Amino acid sequence: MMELLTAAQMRAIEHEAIESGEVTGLDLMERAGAGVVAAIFEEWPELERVGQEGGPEGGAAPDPADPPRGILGKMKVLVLCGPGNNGGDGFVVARLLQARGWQVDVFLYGNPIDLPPDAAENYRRWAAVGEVRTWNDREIRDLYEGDATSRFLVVDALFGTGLTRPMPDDTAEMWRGFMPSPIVSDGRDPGGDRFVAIDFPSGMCSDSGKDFGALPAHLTVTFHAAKIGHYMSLDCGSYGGSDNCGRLRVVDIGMTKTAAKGRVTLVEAGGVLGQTKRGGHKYNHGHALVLSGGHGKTGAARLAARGALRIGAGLVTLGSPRSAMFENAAQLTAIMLHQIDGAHGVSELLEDKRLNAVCLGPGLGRGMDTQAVVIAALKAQRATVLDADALTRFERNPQVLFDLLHEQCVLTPHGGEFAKLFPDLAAKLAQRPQTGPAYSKVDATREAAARAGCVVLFKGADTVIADPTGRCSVNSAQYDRAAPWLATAGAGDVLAGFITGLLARGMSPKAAAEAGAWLHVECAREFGPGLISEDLPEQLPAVLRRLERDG
Ligand SMILES: NC(=O)C1=CN([C@@H]2O[C@H](COP(=O)(O)OP(=O)(O)OC[C@H]3O[C@@H](n4cnc5c(N)ncnc54)[C@H](OP(=O)(O)O)[C@@H]3O)[C@@H](O)[C@H]2O)[C@@H](O)CC1
Ligand SMILES: [K+]
Repeated sequence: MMELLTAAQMRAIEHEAIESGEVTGLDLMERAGAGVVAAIFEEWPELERVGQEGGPEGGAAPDPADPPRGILGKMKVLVLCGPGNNGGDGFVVARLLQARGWQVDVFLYGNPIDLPPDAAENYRRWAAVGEVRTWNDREIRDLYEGDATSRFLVVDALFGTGLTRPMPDDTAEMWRGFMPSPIVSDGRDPGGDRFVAIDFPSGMCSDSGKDFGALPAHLTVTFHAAKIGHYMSLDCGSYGGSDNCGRLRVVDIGMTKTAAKGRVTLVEAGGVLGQTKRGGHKYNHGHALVLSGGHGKTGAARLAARGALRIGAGLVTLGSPRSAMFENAAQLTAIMLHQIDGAHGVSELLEDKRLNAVCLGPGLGRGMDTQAVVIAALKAQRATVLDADALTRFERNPQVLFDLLHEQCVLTPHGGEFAKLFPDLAAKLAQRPQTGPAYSKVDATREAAARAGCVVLFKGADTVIADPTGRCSVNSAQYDRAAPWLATAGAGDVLAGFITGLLARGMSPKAAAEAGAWLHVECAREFGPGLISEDLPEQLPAVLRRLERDG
């Protein structure tokens, strides 16, 4: 299970590892720097030839008469070291690359005598073999922009987990020079300069992913475990996001400890295994009820119902108002149809205890009835997924909803719906931060779950799932799991159906939310570009088969 850490947790783990004698701080820094160098060559194997005999000349002075050779031209390294241990990692990288024959320029932001001990030692080790240039952002810009014949490998070792405030003014000139460099969405830029961020792109908050003036990187190399900020995306009015990191690599630096408390985990395949049916009657796999909207507004509920059935609920019933019975009947086969009119009808039907999971919201409408229907369903104390209209209908009086929610419920808001139920938390999340660590989507979702008294799944490319006790996970559709095709009408309805189906099958609300969200992304990736919501449930058989095979 992969953990996502805060800066404080990372520091505590490091402290414990050093105190226990497992490792020294200097060892960690050396491994971190070596890990960055190894990651650079794994990412861009063609760079291995730089500085080596017969390869492009890392150390040669640029000759304007001599055009760039091949794809690399002449390659130079620019290492930007900051005043803390992130800068210390930068000195290690500079030393290791120079030892491979690269031409390396190092600038230090700050005073060498103020460096923390391990960074100071690595400053000395570098200073014994190379020059440390005094910080001057204009000079860095000139050095970078003034050399048209070389390609640069820029190593950003200015600030990592210790960033506490917006980027200083005297980095701005340099930033402006770098910014036009193409940062392509998958992080690869084989033809041009490469930007590598040590631990974090400087200016990015490690706890929230928010932007204090970050310089985007093609490759970000972090240590021991990813941090929460690496997985927070640009959604929900927050600033910054994982897009700044390019590709993310996590390097093992030999520490064995994990966060003691307040852990956030990344949802992974391991937590989803065992979802396929293992014998039993259809009644052993639960019976989900999905409520449909009225005439002309029935598609969303059918998408959810289809999702619930495909994910393995034994039976699925669509509860439809009279006005939509024909419309629904014309498009359903395996899914059963039952006429339900209003809150009274919901209460009556839920007297049947075999209906063990309910989904309300997709297409339910914002009419007078919706609140009463939701209240009736919640009073029946079933595992319940509330989405879309079932959430936004309580915009004016969320406390009415919170008072009725129970621990078997899952709320699945996207950013807009979240803001309607939790306006104060959404406002806090949207603020441009002035100090770090900044308030994150993880913080907001945890607070929301505590307030609601149930699981909250806050959607996005960085879906955050929290329960009222603070247990929290992130389902990421970023980096290698990017699924931009999921931004399509009705995808959220299918997700609500997936979670409802898993609840019907007896999973706990948090586990159902995590597995549903993970499978949802996998289905999108299985189908690929051109995806529409109807396709999502149809990918489940292939995804589940793959899980069985690889699990
Ligand atoms: N933990 C581990 O296990 C390992 C950690 N390792 C590495 O250490 C890094 C963390 O090191 P770190 O704690 O020294 O913090 P770092 O990011 O270097 O910055 C702190 C300095 O920056 C300053 N400063 C902050 N913001 C500023 C601003 N906007 N503008 C100007 N100044 C600002 C701040 O000043 P202060 O806030 O104290 O006034 C302080 O001087 C981590 O990211 C990783 O790379 C690895 O070696 C492997 C093991
Ligand atoms: K950095």
